[in-house]
Amino acid sequence: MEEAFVDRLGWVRDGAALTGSGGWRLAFSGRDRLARMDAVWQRLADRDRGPAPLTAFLAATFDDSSALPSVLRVPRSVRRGETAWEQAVDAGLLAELAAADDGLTVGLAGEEIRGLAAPGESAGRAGHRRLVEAALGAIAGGAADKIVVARDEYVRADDARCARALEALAASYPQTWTFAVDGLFGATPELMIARQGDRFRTRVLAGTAGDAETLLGDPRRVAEHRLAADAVLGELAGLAVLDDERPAAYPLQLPNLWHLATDISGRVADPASSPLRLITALHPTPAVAGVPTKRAVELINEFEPRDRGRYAGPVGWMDADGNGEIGLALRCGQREPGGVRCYAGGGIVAGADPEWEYAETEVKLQPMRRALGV
Ligand SMILES: C=C(O[C@@H]1C=C(C(=O)O)C=C[C@H]1O)C(=O)O
Repeated sequence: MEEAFVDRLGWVRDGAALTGSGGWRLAFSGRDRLARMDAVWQRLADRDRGPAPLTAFLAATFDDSSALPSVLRVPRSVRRGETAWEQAVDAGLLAELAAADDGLTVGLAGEEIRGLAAPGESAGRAGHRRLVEAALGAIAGGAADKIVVARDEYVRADDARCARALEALAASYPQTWTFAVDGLFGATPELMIARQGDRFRTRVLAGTAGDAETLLGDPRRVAEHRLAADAVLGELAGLAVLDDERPAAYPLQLPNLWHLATDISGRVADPASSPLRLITALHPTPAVAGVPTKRAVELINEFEPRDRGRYAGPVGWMDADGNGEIGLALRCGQREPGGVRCYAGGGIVAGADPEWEYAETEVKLQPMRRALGV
């Protein structure tokens, strides 16, 4: 039988692909989902006796409060370029882990997945304006300095169209990371963590414009970016030794827009930790939540009419040797019954223009719309 699109596992960068099929699906919901997923992953990775380090894919929700689960998928078959291998996890260990965690459900790939549609209304043009105005009001009232607000758009599509869209994204955006995990797919320019042994790098994006001059010449965008980059540098302080304590921001060009970017690299303090350890510390970043982060998340949950699900959450792969690449799920959509729910947002700071912010979400939705043929 043809594999359902929700079961597809893929991570593609510059034509180099890691794919997986079959295997196990571990679905986490509730509090501390990332830390609990990390703890479970450490147990699975410890037991690994396979021909290659046990490799898994993950897609986690933006927030603990999401109605959607955060998913760790351990495929039975894995392929990296020309190398392919089979892997297995101990059924007894899985049963033990599931029994110890009420918020963990263990299943097999190919089983019917229920509850993928997140409840809530979509914010169209008028709705997005209201969202931006609500964020501006909260900022004016001193509740936060920056709040990232997002909207969604449902596009009708079947599995075959989603599969074609995934190929189109990988071909059209080679400088991004194209992913598919548990029906979440897209091409993100933002990398939360790439780890190889004890070395890691991360790319912070915040600040968007149609050209580099506008981006670099606008103190508001530059300040918004600084807030995001500084927060990541602060979180990394106790967890890593950085190559450069104050890396400079630069304008990064994508086919449809420009972002301000800061690349950070270094060595992790604890090489035995998994890539998820850093993600648990870093997520959510001000680039997708706001500043101060905790308050911004509360305001997002209050203002946005729809659950973000895995949009703006960590997505990627990792292996038992501590290697991995985990991006932020942006420029993406979630497979739902009959279609795909696409998402886009932007950071709001004092002085933001609601019409401009709406236009920014239109540009950010473009890659998914084009790939899906609308
Ligand atoms: C929130 C999104 O993008 C994020 C917000 C940005 C901004 O506000 O300028 C830029 C890049 C991303 O960190 C999105 O693509 O939906």
